[in-house]
Amino acid sequence: MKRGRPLDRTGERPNTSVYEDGGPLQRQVRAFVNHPPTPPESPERRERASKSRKHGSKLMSVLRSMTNSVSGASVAESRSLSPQPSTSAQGRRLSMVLLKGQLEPTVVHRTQFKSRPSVKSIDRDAIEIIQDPSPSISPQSSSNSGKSSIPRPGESTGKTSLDSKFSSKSKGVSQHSSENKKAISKQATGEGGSNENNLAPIAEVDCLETPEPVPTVVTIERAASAKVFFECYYNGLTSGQLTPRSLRRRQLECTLDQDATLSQTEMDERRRVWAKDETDHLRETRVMKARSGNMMKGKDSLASKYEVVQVLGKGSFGVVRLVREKSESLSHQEHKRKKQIYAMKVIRKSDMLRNSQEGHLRAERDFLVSAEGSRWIVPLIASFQDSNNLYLIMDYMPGGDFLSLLIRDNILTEHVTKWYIAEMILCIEEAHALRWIHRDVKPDNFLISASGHLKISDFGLAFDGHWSHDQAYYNNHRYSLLTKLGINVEGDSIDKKEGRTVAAALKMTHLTMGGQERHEVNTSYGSDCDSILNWRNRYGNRTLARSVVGTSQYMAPEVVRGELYDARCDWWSVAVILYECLYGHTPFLAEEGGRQQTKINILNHKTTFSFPPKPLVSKRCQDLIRSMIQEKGHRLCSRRYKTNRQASSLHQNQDHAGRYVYPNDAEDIKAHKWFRDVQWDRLHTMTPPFVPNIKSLDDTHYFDEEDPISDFSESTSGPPPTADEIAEALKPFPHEMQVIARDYVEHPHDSVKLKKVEREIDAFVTCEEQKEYLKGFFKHYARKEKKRPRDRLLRDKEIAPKVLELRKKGAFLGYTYRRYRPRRGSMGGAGSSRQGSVGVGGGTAKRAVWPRPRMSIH
Ligand SMILES: Nc1ncnc2c1ncn2[C@@H]1O[C@H](COP(=O)(O)OP(=O)(O)OP(=O)(O)O)[C@@H](O)[C@H]1O
Repeated sequence: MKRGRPLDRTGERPNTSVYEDGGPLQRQVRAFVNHPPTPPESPERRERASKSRKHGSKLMSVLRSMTNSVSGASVAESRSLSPQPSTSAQGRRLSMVLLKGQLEPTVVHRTQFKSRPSVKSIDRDAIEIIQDPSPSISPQSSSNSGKSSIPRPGESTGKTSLDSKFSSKSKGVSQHSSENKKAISKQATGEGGSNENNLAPIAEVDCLETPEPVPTVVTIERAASAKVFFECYYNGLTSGQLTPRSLRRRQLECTLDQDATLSQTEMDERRRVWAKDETDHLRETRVMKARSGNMMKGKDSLASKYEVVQVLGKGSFGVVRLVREKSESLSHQEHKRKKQIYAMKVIRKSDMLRNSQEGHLRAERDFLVSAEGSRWIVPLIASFQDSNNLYLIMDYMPGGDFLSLLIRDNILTEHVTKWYIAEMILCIEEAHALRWIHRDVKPDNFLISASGHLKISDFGLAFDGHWSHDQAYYNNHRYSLLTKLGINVEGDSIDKKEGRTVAAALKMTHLTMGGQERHEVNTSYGSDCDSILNWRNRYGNRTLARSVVGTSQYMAPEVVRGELYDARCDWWSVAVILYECLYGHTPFLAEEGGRQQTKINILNHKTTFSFPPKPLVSKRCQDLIRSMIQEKGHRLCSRRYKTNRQASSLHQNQDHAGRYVYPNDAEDIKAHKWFRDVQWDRLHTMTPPFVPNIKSLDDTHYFDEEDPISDFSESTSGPPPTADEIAEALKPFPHEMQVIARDYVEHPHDSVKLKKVEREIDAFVTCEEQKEYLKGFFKHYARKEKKRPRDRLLRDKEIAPKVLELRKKGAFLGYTYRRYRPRRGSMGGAGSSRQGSVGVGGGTAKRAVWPRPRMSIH
């Protein structure tokens, strides 16, 4: 840690500075150049400065890459989000001020920022631009530079860095250049009067007419990504929360305090080991983050450290694969570790971006990171990205998901149900304790660990109300820049038909999402970094849960209605699962009418809800279900939601933390008579009714499907079928049927068309076997219709590919995470997941140490 790079190699200082030349400002530049900031004198100051530079240098390198071509306007905006500039950043800052002034450029290339610019380091083309055609300049004087700075007559002039970017500007410049050339050539031929060796003063150039550089959509995208990155990064730094490292330190000290048997030497040894572990962790995290830079360029991917064993499941936007760490990528110590099998969730960035899911993705990753060490939440080992995908590496849950268990057993007895519902309650309570609502509680999202205990997973829809998890925040950054700079994006044919401008589209989005009010920073509030973040935290967190998300059968009525809702919606879903475990189906599922009818049934729950006469279920259990299948005001959970008048406090713009989700909010549910015999505090130490029978670390038999799940790379790639292939596949059918079938595959389909086609096939007068064959043919050969992207920029054919590429690079900065894993037992078991998940035999490894009273269930 103490190794510090020399000040001039921190990377914070630019190799190239772009200054504007113009009157008094020009003098400022000269003064700055001639008196570069002096380094701190005292060793402590130097060390501090070195640290802060190192810290800043990483950020600045990101900013530089993000804003390479940011125009004056957007540079000025992103500048407002930067930290207070250090002395060493003044040059850059000054250049931005000057750039903003729209003056003519003088380009000074400096390899060492600290050193004075020598004539040597001045770009020859730049010299050409700034030279005054004064007769006092002599070719001799310029040749002192050691580099031929002035082009000879007839020599062509290269582009300057600015001029290449803003070609409109270069016209004005080249006019001066040609005058310069003439003057120089005059001198060279001795026509120009005096030939003193002094440099002539640089003339001030009137450039008022120079047109402003026009930023492009690329500029907007880069600027927006940089702004998002800095706001999220600094918000994390300034949130005042304890760092995970400080938390671990506290935890260690607590453990040491509690263990009276330890001698001073043993305690010191534990601390030393802890420090070593922390250092290793920091180093490995740093290596991982450094690699992510390469991964974004497509050079390398951390995903290649893992080999795929099997596809475990498929979700809406990606696949979950069982993977094994490749042995060549393991260090000696890692080799000793037994756990080398993980579940890797792979999420395709392009799909997520087209569907405007940035907020949800960040939320999922942030939740899993904040749940580090939790007993009831699927542990995240690492997260990273490459140019195409995001990756979440999680502990593998070999028992499969709870839905598979339900499918296998159809219905569960009351006492087995009680066990699982009790564990689900603890899982959800844990998420609520972290101030998150899950919003997609359903049997598929509870996974069974090797020991048979449940853990909750899939936080893709989880919500904590933070501005960085609200899609409107991202949209606002981009669209408000477009609007301010007057850039129009046409969109697709539907957009063109509607004829709305970007500004109108932004207004529309804000009308529906309430985004502008929340995310457009009020400039009167101040524009320094701190104020912006304060503003965001004060107003941006008013993101209230109201979007209709989740799986319809398990949705609470307030969610279906699109009203403001809170964490109580998760308890409704638990009641639906409880019902499903006992009766074999969910209470509101509509046989006909699909999702829409299911939602209507939920809204009319007072009349549609009933208990089937069979199987017999105890009155207590039915009472619990009834008390939870209620409108949120009457739902059994925690009385605090009612006493604190939650709904009204939401309207008063209260901070998100603790306002709409209360920790321990299952207190009333846990106190219900049906759970009387449950030992809540000891549940995790007891034997579950079902312990998976795992034969090896990579045993996947609980995930085996009749039709193996295809990996998305397989399901989407591949050329469309040829006419011959189709003809071959349809050979067994009469001509008329072939015509109909061909017609089906010619047009892309969505789920509605798929259903329609299947219904039509069912109506054919032919045998069942042929009908099934035709359905299979259609599914196999027909192209899936691509959803219309939600973002206008991604709908515009011209710019969409470029925008998508930029977003894939910039939208998920900061995604990389690596879980702390002590290897020497320094934490006494703390700091890592508290409940073993993978291990051959699952519970067997733990059985010896667990007190295992069998839960008595009535
Ligand atoms: N850690 C894990 N261990 C074992 N299997 C897992 C794990 N995580 C996920 N799975 C399997 O992968 C399936 C899909 O995972 P997940 O629900 O996270 O994906 P998703 O894309 O978010 O799905 P959804 O469409 O439900 O939101 C799960 O139902 C489960 O069977």
